[in-house]
Amino acid sequence: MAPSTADNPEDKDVYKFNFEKNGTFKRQVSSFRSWVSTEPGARFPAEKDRYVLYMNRGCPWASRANLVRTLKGLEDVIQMVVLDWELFPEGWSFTGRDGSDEIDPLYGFKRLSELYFKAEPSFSGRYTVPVLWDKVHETIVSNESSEIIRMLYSAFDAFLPASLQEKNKPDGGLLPPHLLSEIDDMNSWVYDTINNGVYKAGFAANQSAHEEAVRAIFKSLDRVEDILAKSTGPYLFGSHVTEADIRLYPTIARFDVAYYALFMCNLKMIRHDYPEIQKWFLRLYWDESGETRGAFKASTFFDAIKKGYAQTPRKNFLPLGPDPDVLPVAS
Ligand SMILES: N[C@@H](CCC(=O)N[C@@H](CS)C(=O)NCC(=O)O)C(=O)O
Repeated sequence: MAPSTADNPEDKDVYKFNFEKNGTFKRQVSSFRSWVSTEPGARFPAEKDRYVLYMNRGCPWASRANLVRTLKGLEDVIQMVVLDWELFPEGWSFTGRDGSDEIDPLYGFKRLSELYFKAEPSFSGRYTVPVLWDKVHETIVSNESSEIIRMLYSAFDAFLPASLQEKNKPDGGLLPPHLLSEIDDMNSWVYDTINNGVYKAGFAANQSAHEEAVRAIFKSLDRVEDILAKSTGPYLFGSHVTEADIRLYPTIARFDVAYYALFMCNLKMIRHDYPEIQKWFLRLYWDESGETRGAFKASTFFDAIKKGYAQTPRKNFLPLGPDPDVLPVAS
Protein backbone atom coordinates (compact mmCIF):
# COMPACT_ATOMS: atom_id res chain seq x y z
CA MET A 1 0.00 0.00 0.00
CA ALA A 2 1.25 3.49 -0.83
CA PRO A 3 2.19 5.55 2.23
CA SER A 4 -0.40 8.14 3.23
CA THR A 5 0.06 11.89 2.97
CA ALA A 6 -0.45 14.12 6.01
CA ASP A 7 -3.34 16.52 5.27
CA ASN A 8 -1.50 19.52 6.62
CA PRO A 9 2.17 19.54 5.64
CA GLU A 10 2.95 21.59 8.78
CA ASP A 11 2.01 18.48 10.79
CA LYS A 12 4.83 16.49 9.29
CA ASP A 13 7.79 16.02 11.57
CA VAL A 14 9.93 15.96 8.47
CA TYR A 15 9.22 19.68 8.09
CA LYS A 16 10.38 20.56 11.61
CA PHE A 17 13.64 22.25 10.68
CA ASN A 18 16.43 23.85 12.65
CA PHE A 19 16.90 27.60 12.52
CA GLU A 20 19.59 30.13 13.41
CA LYS A 21 18.69 32.57 16.20
CA ASN A 22 17.51 35.16 13.62
CA GLY A 23 15.12 32.68 11.96
CA THR A 24 17.33 31.61 9.05
CA PHE A 25 16.78 27.99 7.91
CA LYS A 26 19.73 25.79 8.93
CA ARG A 27 20.50 22.74 6.79
CA GLN A 28 21.72 19.57 8.51
CA VAL A 29 25.38 18.73 7.92
CA SER A 30 25.65 15.45 5.99
CA SER A 31 26.92 12.58 8.12
CA PHE A 32 28.31 9.93 5.74
CA ARG A 33 31.44 11.38 4.21
CA SER A 34 33.56 8.55 2.76
CA TRP A 35 34.97 8.56 -0.76
CA VAL A 36 35.13 6.07 -3.62
CA SER A 37 38.75 5.93 -4.66
CA THR A 38 41.12 4.39 -7.18
CA GLU A 39 43.92 4.19 -4.57
CA PRO A 40 45.12 0.62 -3.90
CA GLY A 41 43.61 -0.81 -0.71
CA ALA A 42 40.76 1.75 -0.60
CA ARG A 43 37.76 0.72 1.53
CA PHE A 44 35.47 1.90 -1.28
CA PRO A 45 37.32 1.04 -4.51
CA ALA A 46 35.95 2.16 -7.88
CA GLU A 47 34.21 -0.94 -9.26
CA LYS A 48 31.48 -1.50 -11.81
CA ASP A 49 28.05 -2.65 -10.48
CA ARG A 50 29.07 -2.07 -6.88
CA TYR A 51 27.47 1.30 -6.04
CA VAL A 52 23.87 2.50 -6.11
CA LEU A 53 22.66 6.10 -6.28
CA TYR A 54 19.38 6.65 -4.42
CA MET A 55 17.73 9.81 -5.65
CA ASN A 56 14.54 11.78 -5.94
CA ARG A 57 13.60 13.70 -9.07
CA GLY A 58 12.40 16.82 -7.29
CA CYS A 59 15.45 17.33 -5.08
CA PRO A 60 18.14 19.63 -6.53
CA TRP A 61 20.94 17.95 -4.54
CA ALA A 62 19.97 14.47 -5.75
CA SER A 63 19.46 15.84 -9.25
CA ARG A 64 23.00 17.16 -9.46
CA ALA A 65 24.27 13.64 -8.69
CA ASN A 66 21.93 12.14 -11.29
CA LEU A 67 23.04 14.82 -13.76
CA VAL A 68 26.72 13.95 -13.33
CA ARG A 69 26.00 10.21 -13.57
CA THR A 70 24.37 10.84 -16.98
CA LEU A 71 26.86 13.49 -18.08
CA LYS A 72 29.69 11.05 -17.42
CA GLY A 73 27.89 8.14 -19.13
CA LEU A 74 27.92 6.05 -15.94
CA GLU A 75 24.44 4.55 -16.37
CA ASP A 76 25.85 1.01 -16.78
CA VAL A 77 28.44 1.43 -14.03
CA ILE A 78 26.40 2.89 -11.15
CA GLN A 79 22.86 1.66 -10.55
CA MET A 80 20.19 4.26 -9.83
CA VAL A 81 17.12 3.90 -7.62
CA VAL A 82 14.34 6.51 -7.65
CA LEU A 83 12.20 7.43 -4.65
CA ASP A 84 8.80 9.13 -4.81
CA TRP A 85 8.84 12.96 -5.09
CA GLU A 86 6.72 13.31 -1.93
CA LEU A 87 8.31 13.74 1.49
CA PHE A 88 6.02 11.56 3.63
CA PRO A 89 5.88 11.92 7.43
CA GLU A 90 8.14 8.84 7.49
CA GLY A 91 10.54 10.40 4.99
CA TRP A 92 11.32 9.51 1.36
CA SER A 93 9.49 6.35 0.28
CA PHE A 94 9.15 3.81 -2.52
CA THR A 95 5.71 3.94 -4.12
CA GLY A 96 6.08 3.18 -7.83
CA ARG A 97 4.31 6.47 -8.56
CA ASP A 98 5.37 8.65 -11.52
CA GLY A 99 8.25 6.42 -12.56
CA SER A 100 9.73 5.92 -9.10
CA ASP A 101 10.72 2.45 -7.86
CA GLU A 102 7.89 0.48 -6.27
CA ILE A 103 10.16 -1.08 -3.71
CA ASP A 104 13.85 -0.90 -2.88
CA PRO A 105 15.42 -3.35 -5.37
CA LEU A 106 18.25 -4.26 -2.99
CA TYR A 107 16.45 -5.10 0.25
CA GLY A 108 12.71 -4.73 -0.44
CA PHE A 109 12.53 -1.63 1.81
CA LYS A 110 9.61 0.80 1.60
CA ARG A 111 11.40 3.81 3.13
CA LEU A 112 14.80 5.41 2.70
CA SER A 113 15.10 5.48 6.50
CA GLU A 114 15.47 1.67 6.47
CA LEU A 115 18.60 2.03 4.38
CA TYR A 116 20.02 4.58 6.84
CA PHE A 117 19.33 2.19 9.75
CA LYS A 118 20.94 -0.70 7.85
CA ALA A 119 24.06 1.43 7.48
CA GLU A 120 23.94 2.72 11.05
CA PRO A 121 21.36 1.25 13.46
CA SER A 122 21.71 4.23 15.82
CA PHE A 123 21.35 6.87 13.08
CA SER A 124 19.46 9.89 14.41
CA GLY A 125 19.73 12.49 11.62
CA ARG A 126 17.49 13.27 8.67
CA TYR A 127 17.07 10.69 5.92
CA THR A 128 18.24 12.78 2.99
CA VAL A 129 18.82 12.09 -0.70
CA PRO A 130 21.10 11.59 -2.51
CA VAL A 131 22.67 8.48 -1.01
CA LEU A 132 25.56 6.58 -2.56
CA TRP A 133 25.27 2.98 -1.34
CA ASP A 134 27.96 0.29 -1.41
CA LYS A 135 26.55 -3.20 -2.11
CA VAL A 136 29.70 -4.93 -0.80
CA HIS A 137 30.04 -3.33 2.64
CA GLU A 138 26.25 -2.75 2.70
CA THR A 139 26.61 0.80 3.90
CA ILE A 140 26.31 4.43 2.83
CA VAL A 141 29.49 5.76 1.26
CA SER A 142 28.23 9.34 1.18
CA ASN A 143 25.04 11.37 1.53
CA GLU A 144 26.68 14.65 0.51
CA SER A 145 25.96 15.54 -3.12
CA SER A 146 28.87 17.97 -3.52
CA GLU A 147 31.26 15.12 -2.69
CA ILE A 148 29.37 12.40 -4.60
CA ILE A 149 29.62 14.44 -7.81
CA ARG A 150 33.37 14.87 -7.33
CA MET A 151 33.72 11.07 -6.96
CA LEU A 152 31.87 10.55 -10.23
CA TYR A 153 34.04 12.90 -12.32
CA SER A 154 36.95 10.52 -12.69
CA ALA A 155 36.99 7.62 -10.19
CA PHE A 156 35.06 5.35 -12.60
CA ASP A 157 36.79 6.51 -15.80
CA ALA A 158 38.44 3.10 -16.32
CA PHE A 159 34.98 1.72 -17.20
CA LEU A 160 34.24 4.44 -19.78
CA PRO A 161 35.21 4.99 -23.43
CA ALA A 162 38.26 7.24 -23.92
CA SER A 163 36.14 10.22 -25.04
CA LEU A 164 34.32 10.32 -21.67
CA GLN A 165 37.43 10.10 -19.52
CA GLU A 166 38.44 13.35 -17.81
CA LYS A 167 42.08 13.09 -18.84
CA ASN A 168 41.08 13.28 -22.51
CA LYS A 169 38.74 16.24 -22.19
CA PRO A 170 39.73 19.65 -23.57
CA ASP A 171 40.72 22.24 -20.96
CA GLY A 172 40.83 19.78 -18.03
CA GLY A 173 37.27 18.40 -17.84
CA LEU A 174 34.53 19.13 -15.31
CA LEU A 175 36.88 20.27 -12.54
CA PRO A 176 40.03 21.57 -14.23
CA PRO A 177 42.90 21.78 -11.70
CA HIS A 178 43.82 25.30 -12.88
CA LEU A 179 40.26 26.50 -12.12
CA LEU A 180 39.81 24.63 -8.83
CA SER A 181 40.17 27.56 -6.45
CA GLU A 182 38.02 29.88 -8.60
CA ILE A 183 35.31 27.21 -8.87
CA ASP A 184 35.49 26.58 -5.10
CA ASP A 185 35.06 30.32 -4.49
CA MET A 186 32.05 30.49 -6.75
CA ASN A 187 30.56 27.31 -5.25
CA SER A 188 30.67 28.88 -1.84
CA TRP A 189 28.53 31.98 -2.58
CA VAL A 190 26.32 30.16 -5.09
CA TYR A 191 25.59 27.52 -2.43
CA ASP A 192 24.95 29.99 0.35
CA THR A 193 22.82 32.51 -1.50
CA ILE A 194 21.32 30.60 -4.46
CA ASN A 195 21.24 26.77 -4.04
CA ASN A 196 20.52 26.91 -0.33
CA GLY A 197 19.39 30.55 -0.49
CA VAL A 198 16.05 29.57 -2.02
CA TYR A 199 15.42 27.23 0.94
CA LYS A 200 16.33 30.03 3.34
CA ALA A 201 13.71 32.14 1.58
CA GLY A 202 11.00 29.46 1.52
CA PHE A 203 11.57 27.92 4.94
CA ALA A 204 12.51 31.06 6.91
CA ALA A 205 11.06 31.23 10.41
CA ASN A 206 10.09 34.90 10.08
CA GLN A 207 9.56 37.74 7.58
CA SER A 208 12.93 39.40 8.05
CA ALA A 209 14.88 36.15 7.52
CA HIS A 210 12.75 35.59 4.39
CA GLU A 211 13.49 39.07 3.06
CA GLU A 212 17.19 38.82 3.77
CA ALA A 213 17.37 35.52 1.87
CA VAL A 214 15.34 36.81 -1.09
CA ARG A 215 17.50 39.93 -1.48
CA ALA A 216 20.68 37.83 -1.29
CA ILE A 217 19.38 35.49 -4.02
CA PHE A 218 18.78 38.31 -6.48
CA LYS A 219 22.05 40.03 -5.68
CA SER A 220 23.81 36.77 -6.52
CA LEU A 221 21.72 36.16 -9.65
CA ASP A 222 22.78 39.65 -10.82
CA ARG A 223 26.36 38.58 -10.17
CA VAL A 224 25.89 35.36 -12.20
CA GLU A 225 24.29 37.38 -15.03
CA ASP A 226 27.37 39.59 -15.11
CA ILE A 227 29.77 36.62 -15.09
CA LEU A 228 27.95 35.04 -18.03
CA ALA A 229 27.91 38.34 -19.94
CA LYS A 230 31.70 38.58 -19.56
CA SER A 231 32.49 34.88 -20.06
CA THR A 232 34.68 33.98 -23.02
CA GLY A 233 32.29 31.12 -23.88
CA PRO A 234 28.71 30.02 -23.26
CA TYR A 235 29.44 28.60 -19.80
CA LEU A 236 30.42 30.14 -16.46
CA PHE A 237 34.11 29.39 -16.97
CA GLY A 238 34.32 29.75 -20.74
CA SER A 239 33.94 27.19 -23.50
CA HIS A 240 33.26 24.03 -21.51
CA VAL A 241 30.84 22.82 -18.85
CA THR A 242 32.44 22.74 -15.42
CA GLU A 243 31.30 21.94 -11.91
CA ALA A 244 30.18 25.56 -11.52
CA ASP A 245 27.56 25.04 -14.26
CA ILE A 246 26.57 21.68 -12.78
CA ARG A 247 25.97 23.16 -9.32
CA LEU A 248 24.06 26.21 -10.54
CA TYR A 249 21.83 24.35 -13.02
CA PRO A 250 19.40 22.44 -10.74
CA THR A 251 18.46 25.65 -8.91
CA ILE A 252 17.92 27.63 -12.13
CA ALA A 253 15.85 24.78 -13.61
CA ARG A 254 13.57 25.01 -10.54
CA PHE A 255 13.46 28.78 -10.28
CA ASP A 256 10.58 29.96 -12.45
CA VAL A 257 8.56 26.75 -12.06
CA ALA A 258 8.83 26.39 -8.28
CA TYR A 259 10.89 28.84 -6.23
CA TYR A 260 9.39 31.99 -7.78
CA ALA A 261 5.87 31.18 -6.61
CA LEU A 262 6.20 28.51 -3.93
CA PHE A 263 9.22 29.91 -2.02
CA MET A 264 8.20 33.48 -2.90
CA CYS A 265 11.50 34.32 -4.59
CA ASN A 266 9.54 36.69 -6.78
CA LEU A 267 11.49 39.89 -7.33
CA LYS A 268 12.31 38.67 -10.84
CA MET A 269 11.97 35.63 -13.11
CA ILE A 270 14.86 34.01 -14.91
CA ARG A 271 13.05 33.85 -18.27
CA HIS A 272 12.01 37.50 -18.36
CA ASP A 273 14.67 39.31 -16.37
CA TYR A 274 17.98 37.49 -16.75
CA PRO A 275 18.73 37.13 -20.49
CA GLU A 276 22.24 35.73 -20.02
CA ILE A 277 21.20 33.13 -17.43
CA GLN A 278 18.20 32.21 -19.59
CA LYS A 279 20.41 31.73 -22.65
CA TRP A 280 22.83 29.59 -20.60
CA PHE A 281 19.98 27.53 -19.12
CA LEU A 282 18.30 26.86 -22.47
CA ARG A 283 21.59 25.93 -24.06
CA LEU A 284 22.29 23.36 -21.34
CA TYR A 285 18.72 22.03 -21.26
CA TRP A 286 18.39 21.51 -25.01
CA ASP A 287 21.98 20.52 -25.81
CA GLU A 288 22.37 17.12 -27.46
CA SER A 289 25.98 17.59 -28.57
CA GLY A 290 28.95 15.46 -27.53
CA GLU A 291 29.68 17.90 -24.70
CA THR A 292 26.55 16.98 -22.68
CA ARG A 293 24.66 14.37 -24.76
CA GLY A 294 21.32 15.60 -23.44
CA ALA A 295 22.24 14.97 -19.78
CA PHE A 296 20.78 18.23 -18.45
CA LYS A 297 17.32 17.69 -19.93
CA ALA A 298 17.40 13.99 -19.05
CA SER A 299 17.95 14.84 -15.38
CA THR A 300 15.26 17.55 -15.19
CA PHE A 301 11.77 16.34 -14.25
CA PHE A 302 9.47 19.36 -14.12
CA ASP A 303 6.47 17.30 -13.02
CA ALA A 304 8.28 15.90 -9.96
CA ILE A 305 9.80 19.32 -9.23
CA LYS A 306 6.40 21.05 -9.18
CA LYS A 307 4.70 18.29 -7.19
CA GLY A 308 7.61 18.02 -4.75
CA TYR A 309 7.75 21.73 -3.91
CA ALA A 310 3.97 22.17 -3.95
CA GLN A 311 3.72 19.77 -0.99
CA THR A 312 6.18 21.74 1.18
CA PRO A 313 4.66 23.95 3.91
CA ARG A 314 3.63 27.50 2.90
CA LYS A 315 4.38 30.49 5.10
CA ASN A 316 2.35 33.69 4.94
CA PHE A 317 5.27 35.95 4.05
CA LEU A 318 4.51 39.36 2.67
CA PRO A 319 5.81 39.07 -0.91
CA LEU A 320 8.79 41.26 -1.76
CA GLY A 321 8.08 41.16 -5.50
CA PRO A 322 7.44 41.87 -8.18
CA ASP A 323 9.62 44.94 -8.32
CA PRO A 324 8.24 47.44 -9.14
CA ASP A 325 4.63 46.62 -8.24
CA VAL A 326 3.47 48.27 -11.44
CA LEU A 327 5.33 49.17 -14.63
CA PRO A 328 5.16 52.67 -16.15
CA VAL A 329 2.87 53.29 -19.11
CA ALA A 330 4.50 52.04 -22.32
CA SER A 331 5.57 54.97 -24.49
N1 LIG B 1 23.85 18.60 1.84
C1 LIG B 1 22.99 17.57 1.32
C2 LIG B 1 21.55 18.00 1.36
C3 LIG B 1 20.59 16.96 0.89
C4 LIG B 1 19.14 17.32 1.25
O1 LIG B 1 18.89 18.16 2.13
N2 LIG B 1 18.17 16.68 0.56
C5 LIG B 1 16.78 16.93 0.87
C6 LIG B 1 15.92 16.84 -0.37
S1 LIG B 1 16.05 18.22 -1.45
C7 LIG B 1 16.25 15.84 1.76
O2 LIG B 1 16.50 14.67 1.52
N3 LIG B 1 15.45 16.20 2.75
C8 LIG B 1 14.78 15.29 3.60
C9 LIG B 1 14.78 15.74 5.02
O3 LIG B 1 15.46 16.74 5.34
O4 LIG B 1 14.09 15.10 5.82
C10 LIG B 1 23.45 17.26 -0.09
O5 LIG B 1 23.76 18.20 -0.83
O6 LIG B 1 23.52 16.09 -0.44
